[in-house]
Amino acid sequence: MPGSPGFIRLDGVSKSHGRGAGRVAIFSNLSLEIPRGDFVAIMGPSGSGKSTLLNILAGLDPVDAGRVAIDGCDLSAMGEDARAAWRTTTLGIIFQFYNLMPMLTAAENVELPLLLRPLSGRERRERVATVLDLVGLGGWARHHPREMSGGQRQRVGIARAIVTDPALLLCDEPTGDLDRRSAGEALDILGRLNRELGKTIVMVTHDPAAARSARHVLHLDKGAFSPAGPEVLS
Ligand SMILES: Nc1ncnc2c1ncn2[C@@H]1O[C@H](COP(=O)(O)OP(=O)(O)OP(=O)(O)O)[C@@H](O)[C@H]1O
Repeated sequence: MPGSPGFIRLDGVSKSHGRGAGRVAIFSNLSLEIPRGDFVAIMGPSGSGKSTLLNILAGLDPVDAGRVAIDGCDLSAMGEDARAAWRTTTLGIIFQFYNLMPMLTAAENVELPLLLRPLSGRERRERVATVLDLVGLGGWARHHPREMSGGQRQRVGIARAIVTDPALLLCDEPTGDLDRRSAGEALDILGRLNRELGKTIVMVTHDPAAARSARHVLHLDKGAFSPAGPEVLS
C-alpha cells in the first residue's frame, strides 16, 4: 500500500541545460512529493523536461538549486561517487530501447548489476533465475537478445532492473518500442511489482495506455506539474 509520504521529495529545484546564451531553463523552483509504494506516470509535451527529471531522480544529473531527496538521502548534497554507490543499491532503471549487451545471454545481462555485490556465483545464479521466472522468461536464460522479441527484451530489462531488489524503479518510455500486446505484458509486470512487492515506480511515457496503468498521472509542462486531465489520457 502507498504510504510514507516524501519517499521522493523535490524542493524548489531549478535546472537548466547549456551555458551562456545557449542556456535553456527547464525547471525553476519545482517541488514534488511521491510517497513510498506509489506508481506515478509522468506525461507532457516533447522537451518539457521529463527525461531531465528522471536523470535528476537517478542522481545522474545534478540540480542547479534546490533539494532532491530519496528515501531520506539528500542527492543534492552527495558527490558523484556517493551518488553512484547509492544508485547501485536503491535504484533500477528501465529504458525504452532495453540497453542490453548483445554479446551476453539474458541471464548474463540480468546478472550484471550483481557483479558489484559480495555474492557467491551460486547466490547470483539463484537471484537471476528468480527474477527471470518473475518476468516469465524462465526458459530463456541462455538466449541472446537477438533471439528474443522486443517484448521479451524489455522483460529482460525489467529483470535486470529488479535483480538487486531496489526500492525505486525509474522507467523511461518502457513501452515506446513495443507493440500493444508486449506493452500490456510489460505494464502488467510493472503493476505487479508495485502492488505485490511494493516497488515505487516513476514512469515517463507518451503512451496513454501506459499512463492508465499507473496509480497517478502527472502532466509536466512549462516547468510545472499538474494532475493529468482526461484529454491527456484518452
Ligand atoms: N544535455 C543537454 N544539453 C542541452 N540541452 C539539453 C540537454 N538535455 C536536454 N536538453 C534540452 O532540455 C529540454 C528538455 O529535454 P528533455 O529530454 O528532458 O525533455 P522530454 O520532455 O524528455 O522530451 P521528449 O518527450 O522529447 O523525450 C529540451 O529542450 C532539450 O533539448
